[in-house]
Amino acid sequence: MTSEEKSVAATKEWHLEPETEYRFELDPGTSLAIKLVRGHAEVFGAELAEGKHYLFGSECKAAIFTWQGCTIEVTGQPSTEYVSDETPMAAYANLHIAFEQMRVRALRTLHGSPAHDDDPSASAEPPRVLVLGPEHSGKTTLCKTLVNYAVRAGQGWSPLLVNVDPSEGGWAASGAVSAAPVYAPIPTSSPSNPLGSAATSAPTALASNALLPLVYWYGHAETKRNPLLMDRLIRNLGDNVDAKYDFDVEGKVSGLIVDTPSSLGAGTGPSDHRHKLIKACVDAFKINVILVVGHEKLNVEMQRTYGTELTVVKVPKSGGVVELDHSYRERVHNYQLHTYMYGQIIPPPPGISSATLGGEALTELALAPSSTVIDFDDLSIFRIGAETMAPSSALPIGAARVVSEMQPVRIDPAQPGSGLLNAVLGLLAPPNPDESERYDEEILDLPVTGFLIITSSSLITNLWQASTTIPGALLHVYWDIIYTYCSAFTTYGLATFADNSIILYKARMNELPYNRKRAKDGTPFSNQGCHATRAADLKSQSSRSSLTAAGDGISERTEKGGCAFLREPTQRPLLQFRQTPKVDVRNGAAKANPAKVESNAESHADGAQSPAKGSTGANAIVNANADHSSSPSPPSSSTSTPPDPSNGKPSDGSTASDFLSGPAGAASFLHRPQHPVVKAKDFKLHQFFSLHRPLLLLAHPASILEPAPNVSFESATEARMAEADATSSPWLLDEFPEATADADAAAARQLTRALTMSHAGAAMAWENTLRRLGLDLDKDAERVGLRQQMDKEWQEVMMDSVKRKRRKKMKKHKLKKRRKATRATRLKIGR
Ligand SMILES: Nc1ncnc2c1ncn2[C@@H]1O[C@H](COP(=O)(O)OP(=O)(O)OP(=O)(O)O)[C@@H](O)[C@H]1O
Repeated sequence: MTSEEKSVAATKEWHLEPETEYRFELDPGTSLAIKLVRGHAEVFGAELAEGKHYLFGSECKAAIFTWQGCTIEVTGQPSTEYVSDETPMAAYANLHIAFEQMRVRALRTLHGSPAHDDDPSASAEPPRVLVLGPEHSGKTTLCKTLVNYAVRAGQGWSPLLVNVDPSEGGWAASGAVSAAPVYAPIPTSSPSNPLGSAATSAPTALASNALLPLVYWYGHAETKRNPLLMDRLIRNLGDNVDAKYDFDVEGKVSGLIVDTPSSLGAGTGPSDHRHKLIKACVDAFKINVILVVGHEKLNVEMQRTYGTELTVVKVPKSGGVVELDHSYRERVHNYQLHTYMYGQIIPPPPGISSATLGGEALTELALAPSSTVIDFDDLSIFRIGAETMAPSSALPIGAARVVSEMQPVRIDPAQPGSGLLNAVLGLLAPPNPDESERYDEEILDLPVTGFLIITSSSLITNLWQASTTIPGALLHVYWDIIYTYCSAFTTYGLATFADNSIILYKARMNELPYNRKRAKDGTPFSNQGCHATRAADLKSQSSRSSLTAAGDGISERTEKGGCAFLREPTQRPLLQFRQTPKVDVRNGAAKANPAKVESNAESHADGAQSPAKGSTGANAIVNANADHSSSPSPPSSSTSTPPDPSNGKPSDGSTASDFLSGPAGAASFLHRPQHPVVKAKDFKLHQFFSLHRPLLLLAHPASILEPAPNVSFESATEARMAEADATSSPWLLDEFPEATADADAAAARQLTRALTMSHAGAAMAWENTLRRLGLDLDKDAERVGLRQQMDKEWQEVMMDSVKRKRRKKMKKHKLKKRRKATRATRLKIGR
């Protein structure tokens, strides 16, 4: 096989009979492109467009189903591929039709126009469906298919998809439970985002990638870790759904579908926590249909428990559902987190140049983290309950827990063993600004606005232990902000950070892949490396908007009520914690502006000579870099350039924490420079005003300045002569301009004219400005008076000038006359 042939992946055509499906599974690191050549086909309810290459990757396992038959072209090497004619799709379609009838009936009732053939005894409730089943039964696939069919129906439905399976994470990170209204079919391309993407994490070409979910942070992958908390979060979601429906009655008729974890579908005995959680779901979402996927016993159990009050339906399990092992699930969690932080790039198989990810252009899918700095003091980190908690039944008789499952326990990040390394933190919405409305466990009821991942191990262990002696120890974490609010969820909004604090609580996740992977060239695949690579990738792409909060991330959000999040959906800031006091707002600008950095570096040199001065604020980052770059053994240029938080990307892939990553960095950190002193030449404010605003009109300009020294012309000239003598420079005497009365008069005239023009020109410019602003100058009595006075002065000046000219002419005339008379006298005398 030639190299040319190798560079084109194998392509196969498959002819699918009606109601059959082509199933495939992918190995890690491989991708597959599928093109619909003829006919109609769909992936879990989302239709494929003819002639387009759809890309699948990240160990995706899926099926292309056709109702009427089709031909597909498959490029790439899946580990498993086959066609099956045994699918449960007919049953799924029947379910969809039943739900569609419920929606239509609910809509008719809402509009007060029931059809004449409607059964009056039939319920007019929209479908509110709970999907239960054991592990690997295809629950998520069924939910997705039903939602996709509903939005494909063309009736304008927007069913709510609720995900209470924390191991799946929905639209956020694993460990979250969430709900979002869906408006367009959810594509399938990888297990990283099985339910589509939140608007902040992906381009918004597809409505299913612009979802605005409401997210609560549970923090564990398994429901049995803290069932009480899970119960509470489910009820919180339910309350919000009710609130949404109160305001969106048309949306209510679309119904909702709840995807559940497998732990709710299989258990041991009635006292198990799963029953409580199923009850919590039924109550919270006012469920009227339970679908049990492929589990006879569970079906009977549900019939017995809920059969009298709601409909329980047994649904066949698809033979194509893949049994996923533990290591696969771990890898999927990592894919999800990585996709969440960096977006999704799936390289197409060789030979495929134009492919889409479920309909999105590939170039649009990269995200870039950037950095910001906040204080430790500005953060409150909480863990809910103790990290490891034995079941209550395992406690000695009469013993009670010291820490209850629902108790928020504050964590001191500076303590060794705080357990924050490789932890995913949920960044919560601000608490109630009204102090009197707050309660102890309020943070359990706050939704998530973003996520932080702490990834820097060496930094934490080295610097945290020494944090009592080293001021300003840095902790390096990844921070991510996403939209987590349903647009229609009016009960929550991004409110003001009341007291500059973010409330977080913590969950341990699997070790993240960042620390383990290595780049292709063998260098450690660190977080900074990811930055560099992605920043370079992004250079050619359309620029994304940036977060303005740099040094003042938290305070800006405080002032603007979280607008920073809303403005900058694709932001992936890299967060650095410090223990020093307040962040200097101007620091961000200093970092973004190389000139400023220079001046800071300069100032730092000054500061280094006077180490007694205090060092505060985020300037430490910039100065430390400047210091590092001027050290005797200069590091690579990347360490001397700070990240540019203003454009949402690091300037060259490095961040301020780079200098801390090695012993040399730690040393420069220990000798942190002093706060820079701003010099007079750094003040450029007056230039701004003089360039962009009309001149300031002052009656006595000199009065606001220092009084002029009372020096006469003679003494000034003497002083200059003396100075020239002292420096023995002959030029002063040689080129000293000859002072004549005429030259002085001409200079005075020019000066007067310039002053007049400036005065009048500025006044006119100012008046034009006021007019543009819509202020009627003629109505302002004071202004009219001033203007009249100005006109008078102007006339006087003009008059003055005319008088001077006339005087001059007269003088010339008299002089001429006198000369004439003198000449005539001389002639007479001569005769
Ligand atoms: N018909 C099919 N053909 C091929 N793969 C399928 C099919 N149906 C589902 N799968 C795949 O099988 C895997 C498991 O399916 P799914 O996630 O729907 O099951 P689940 O019951 O929700 O799993 P869990 O145990 O996590 O609750 C997924 O990767 C899905 O894409």
